[in-house]
Amino acid sequence: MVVATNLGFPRIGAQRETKKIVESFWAGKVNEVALDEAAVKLRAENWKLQKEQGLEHIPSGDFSFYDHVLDHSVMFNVIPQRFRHLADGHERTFAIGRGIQKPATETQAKVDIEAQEMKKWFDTNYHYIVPEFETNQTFGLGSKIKTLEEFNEAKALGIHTRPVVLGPLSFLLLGKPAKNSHGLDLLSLLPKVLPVYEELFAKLAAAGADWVQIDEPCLVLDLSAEIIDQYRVVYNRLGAAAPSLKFLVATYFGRIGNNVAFVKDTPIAALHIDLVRSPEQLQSIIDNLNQTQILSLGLIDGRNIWKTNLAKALELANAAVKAVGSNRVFVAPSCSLLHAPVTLRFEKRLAQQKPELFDWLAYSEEKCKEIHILAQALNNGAESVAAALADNARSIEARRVSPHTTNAAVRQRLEAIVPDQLRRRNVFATRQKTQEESLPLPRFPTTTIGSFPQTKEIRLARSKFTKNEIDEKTYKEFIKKEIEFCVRAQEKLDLDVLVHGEAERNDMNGWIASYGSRCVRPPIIFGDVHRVNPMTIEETVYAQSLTNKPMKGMLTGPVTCLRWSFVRDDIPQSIVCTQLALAIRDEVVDLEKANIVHVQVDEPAIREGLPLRAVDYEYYLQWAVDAFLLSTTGVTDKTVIHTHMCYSDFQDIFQAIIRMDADVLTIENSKSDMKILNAFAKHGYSAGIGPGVFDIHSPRVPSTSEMKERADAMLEYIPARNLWINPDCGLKTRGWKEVNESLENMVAVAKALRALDKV
Ligand code: MET
Ligand SMILES: [Zn+2]
Repeated sequence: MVVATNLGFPRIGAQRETKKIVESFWAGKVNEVALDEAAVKLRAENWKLQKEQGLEHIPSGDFSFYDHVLDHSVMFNVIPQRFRHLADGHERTFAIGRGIQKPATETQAKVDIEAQEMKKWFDTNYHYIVPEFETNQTFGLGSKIKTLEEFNEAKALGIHTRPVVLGPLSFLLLGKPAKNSHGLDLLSLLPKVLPVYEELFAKLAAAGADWVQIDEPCLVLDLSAEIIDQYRVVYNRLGAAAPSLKFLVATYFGRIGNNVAFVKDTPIAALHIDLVRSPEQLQSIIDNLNQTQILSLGLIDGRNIWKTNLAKALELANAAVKAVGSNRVFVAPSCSLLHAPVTLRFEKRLAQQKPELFDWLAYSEEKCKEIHILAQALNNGAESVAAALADNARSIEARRVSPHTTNAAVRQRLEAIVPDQLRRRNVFATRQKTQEESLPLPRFPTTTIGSFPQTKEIRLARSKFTKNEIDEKTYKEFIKKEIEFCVRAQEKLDLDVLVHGEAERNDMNGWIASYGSRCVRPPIIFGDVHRVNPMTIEETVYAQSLTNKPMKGMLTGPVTCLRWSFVRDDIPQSIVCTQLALAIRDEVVDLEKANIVHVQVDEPAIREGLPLRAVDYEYYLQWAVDAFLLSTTGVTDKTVIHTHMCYSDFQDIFQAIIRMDADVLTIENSKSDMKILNAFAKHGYSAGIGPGVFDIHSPRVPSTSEMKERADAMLEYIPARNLWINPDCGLKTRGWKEVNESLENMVAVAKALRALDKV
């Protein structure tokens, strides 16, 4: 019989319960007991819900207050040295994720520890906490074995679950050597970490687990033969140590390719593959399994919100069943549903206002149901779920033929794009001279990345406006006041290039996890994109009217709009991206016309969109950079185009960044070492650059001397004329107090540099 399974359920809660309780805990309003109670309740609801939708293998251990990789590190006692003196518990885990700063008290010295690094989880917009390993790293299970506890918790509710753990190779490969352990070969830690996995598996088996899901997403990356060999050795060893357990090794986000070769020679009982990203891999995977191994088919898109075309999914699943038999097939989402919103049940407004779109959607709860329907169809014949299949076919067809997804004018404009629309009029060196003459700035100009604190008041006003509790005029007046407040604050801080603060910026639709307790609501792109009205001109012009300092217009770039939306899956992403680029181009040109001299087009997501396999880079970078150029090159030499990127390994995309031809690039840098700047210099990056001098994910206030040290180090690689001073990223998630203090210290750095520069 085909088994209906899931790889992971969103942990934020349908009403963002997790975020709310975690933030109350941080604010000191609730204690650890309340925090744990809330989690117990939510986990129970999630398990029940999955069971009710008809799933048989339900994951446990997929919950997290902050990040599952961080939890895994903590469970294996991988605690960076600087946190080891803190007492074991939630507070320490949060401290590792977000840094910790406490003033001295009479009895205690002050605490000031930097957070561990955060990185994008493969090519998603989820961020994980990068494990730090030391040369003499030890591993061990602590007093709290999260995976085991959650398995037992479900068991007590009468729900038999499949515990999920991050696999040993991915755990190590996703980590990095700690500062004191440069050059550490991460895989050399395998002999030390494996006994702990064995211990964990023995405990799970003793508690009654039969299946264990071991996530090895690194298997979809380019891996050396040596690493693949390690996979073989490791899984043979783990299998031998836990003979009563059945391992489901889960891969997702791409194709396994040749990396699959080792699987058949191991006791791995089931292999999960992503058939949404790579449906073409099915046959080669079948050919590479041994006679008993089960194939878990990732047929339901775990990263998007569209209903699955069940007829098409059934075709693939039937092919698998035909090839290996129904006893060797599972049906599953492509990856954990962590990346999809929770349920459509509460999308009342969307259902009312956009019933057509609503009919095309499936969030996590609905996706679980789809998995069940597929399993039923495979086990009992399509007739057994005829009504559900017919209903699905009707939605799919309605979407396919909807007149609201195509716009002829947009399509024509796309056809008519010419190469001149992809380049500035002159090269950077020429533009830089023009820009310095027409609008001189002090040396080491200071700026911010765009957003300022999104206060309670701002969120309240926005929510009232969306609920029609206040009218547009009142809302706009409110935003204007916020802009004014923000401009005054920046003037007081004596920043050089100001921003309006992005108070009006909002997110839409279903919530998903971004990092820590932070959730985002990506917009849904369901049809051809065009600019209906100017988007930011009014706010930007108003902000400029308040000050004599230059105001920087602020836009999200085409690739980032694409990456941070739930995108239609019926036309290629490159086309959606070009449509977005044209709309942004119009806005950039209009900002210039309105005398806005600095325009920032953010592309924080360009790197995260990089395909996971090197052979696919070139094609992606071609259309992605072209889209950025299309959006930014409609202006004259005088206009300073900024772009911003964060959370990235830029190593792989230097050439692309150079080709983007921005006048100023601000990048996240404060937590990376200066190697990255060295590389920028080496690759011949010659335009303006502002490597962030402080981390904005942490509430701690950096000192001037700490930031000055960073800036000094930067000047080893970057000519003084090109260096900008700014934070790592926007300040939206921070409070005003820390922002004012941090920026004051930051501006002092620029002033100190200027003073030295004169002598
Ligand atoms: C994640 S990058 C965000 C850039 C945006 N302009 C901001 O300041 O928030
Ligand atoms: Zn950023």
